[in-house]
Amino acid sequence: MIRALVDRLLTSPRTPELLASTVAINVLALGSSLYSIHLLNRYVTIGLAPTLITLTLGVLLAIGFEVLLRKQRQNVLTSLIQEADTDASNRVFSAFSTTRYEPLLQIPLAERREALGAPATMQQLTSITNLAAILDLPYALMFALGAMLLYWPLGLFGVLACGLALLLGFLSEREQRGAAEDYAKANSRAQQLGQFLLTAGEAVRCLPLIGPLSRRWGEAQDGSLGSRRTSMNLQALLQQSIQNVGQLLSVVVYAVGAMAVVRGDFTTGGLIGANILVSRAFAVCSRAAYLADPLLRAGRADAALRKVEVTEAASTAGVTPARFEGHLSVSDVSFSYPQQPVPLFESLNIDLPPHQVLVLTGPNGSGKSTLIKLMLGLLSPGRGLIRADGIELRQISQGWWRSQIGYAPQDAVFFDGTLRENLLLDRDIADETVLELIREIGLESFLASDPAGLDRPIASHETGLATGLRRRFVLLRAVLGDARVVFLDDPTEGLDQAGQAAVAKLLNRLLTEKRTLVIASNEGFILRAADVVVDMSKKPVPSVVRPNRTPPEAGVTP
Ligand SMILES: Nc1ncnc2c1ncn2[C@@H]1O[C@H](COP(=O)(O)OP(=O)(O)OP(=O)(O)O)[C@@H](O)[C@H]1O
Repeated sequence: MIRALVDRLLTSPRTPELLASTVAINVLALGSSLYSIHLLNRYVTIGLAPTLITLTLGVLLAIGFEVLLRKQRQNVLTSLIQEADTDASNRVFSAFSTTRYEPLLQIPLAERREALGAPATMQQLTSITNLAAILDLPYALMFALGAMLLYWPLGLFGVLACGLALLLGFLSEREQRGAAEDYAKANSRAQQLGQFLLTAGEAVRCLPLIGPLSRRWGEAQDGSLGSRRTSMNLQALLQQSIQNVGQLLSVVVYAVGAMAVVRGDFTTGGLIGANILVSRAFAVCSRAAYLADPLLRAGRADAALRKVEVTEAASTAGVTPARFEGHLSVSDVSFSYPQQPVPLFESLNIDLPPHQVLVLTGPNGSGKSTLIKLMLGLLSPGRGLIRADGIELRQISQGWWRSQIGYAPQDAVFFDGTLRENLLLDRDIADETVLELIREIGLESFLASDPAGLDRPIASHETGLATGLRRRFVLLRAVLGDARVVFLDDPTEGLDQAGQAAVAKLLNRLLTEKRTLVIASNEGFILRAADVVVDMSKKPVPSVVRPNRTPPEAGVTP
């Protein structure tokens, strides 16, 4: 992100304008020191009034131009910052929506949160003041050189003080590293608990949760606030040290300069002018030294984001078959989650020809959802291959595969938007088709309960929408469109009789439409519709049977 901003700064068509205004601003800043030198050196020979009028007009003109140029530089920087902000936010969205899921899960949650917050972190670094401080930094040398030309020891003190300020900034950054790491971890825990308090309000109030929750909350807050405090103390120390160096610089400049004036080696005007120049140089350096903290945080966020992005290349490559019949096969597949001592299953072989129904059955935790995620390509098998129409899933383009599958996950998730947006996603489907399906699964009275109809808002954290309704809408979403393979994870979970009848209707529709179906369920009526049943309770090798399926024309009934 930082490199992208630097590249943008270097390659933007407005860069020459930016650099030219920076040069002019800093050259004009010399005006006040020239003013002091000339005023104090000339009024004796030329007279106070004419000197004062000429020089004051001159310096006011210089200040006026400087203000205009700063404003103009601010405009250029604002547009560059806006472009960099958009870049950063697009990168985050793309990293979290298109990277492969499994490697993403391997990245610790705290780091994923840092990557997600990268645009905000970057914004703290790329304020106009901070960028101006970076642009002005080389001119600190110009100010110090100016002072050197007046009386070299004073310029040298300026250079040394600048170096010291930058060194203090560098040392502070190194000290901050540990605190920043602790903060990221503790802050992630605090955010997670905050999320729980936000979304589990009912459980928090009705279960005896307050004790364990408040203990964890206290620990997380202590950790997060404590490491933030450490970091703020370090920043305060840096600020104090820089102030002290500044005071010392002023004393040394006046002491050495005054001695030179007394000896007749230097003028009073020159001394005041040199002091202004040295102070300017030091001010520029100290502003740059304060960038240590935002630079460190932006660097960490950038590194975390790049870690997430690394997996992206693999997901965008891959073949896009011209046709897809809907044939799935699982060959000698084994899988275990990291840190799991024994495989969840192994040596699994399934052949699912197009238009057939595979039902995964077994008790809770037996691996039904996991096998679905493997067949979706979200997880990769430890051993063996999963193929779609004979092509290994890992070789297929993720984008293409996404367009071929429908998926109703076990968690009925929605995003903040209208019901229509949540059902249609980015597919072009006519309202009539949606309404027909809504009627088919008995949701028309729910739809009619709000005059907004399909445009009724539905929130990601919606608790007002009954569980059974949420599930039915999620199933509807998976079925809409023309996905060749539809995956339904526990489609009847939380459904009443009417809901089960709705699922049966949807299944009948899918069978008639000749889609390939993969369903995780222990429901009898769904098992009766299966061409292939995989019993995940058999360990370590699940049993695969081809039962005598109820003929499709007989339909699926609960
Ligand atoms: N991301 C994960 N990391 C580690 N272990 C996991 C992960 N997801 C699931 N597991 C574990 O893998 C096992 C199988 O889980 P899975 O959700 O596939 O079972 P399931 O048969 O679908 O269960 P249910 O019927 O309750 O939905 C469980 O022991 C679960 O705790």
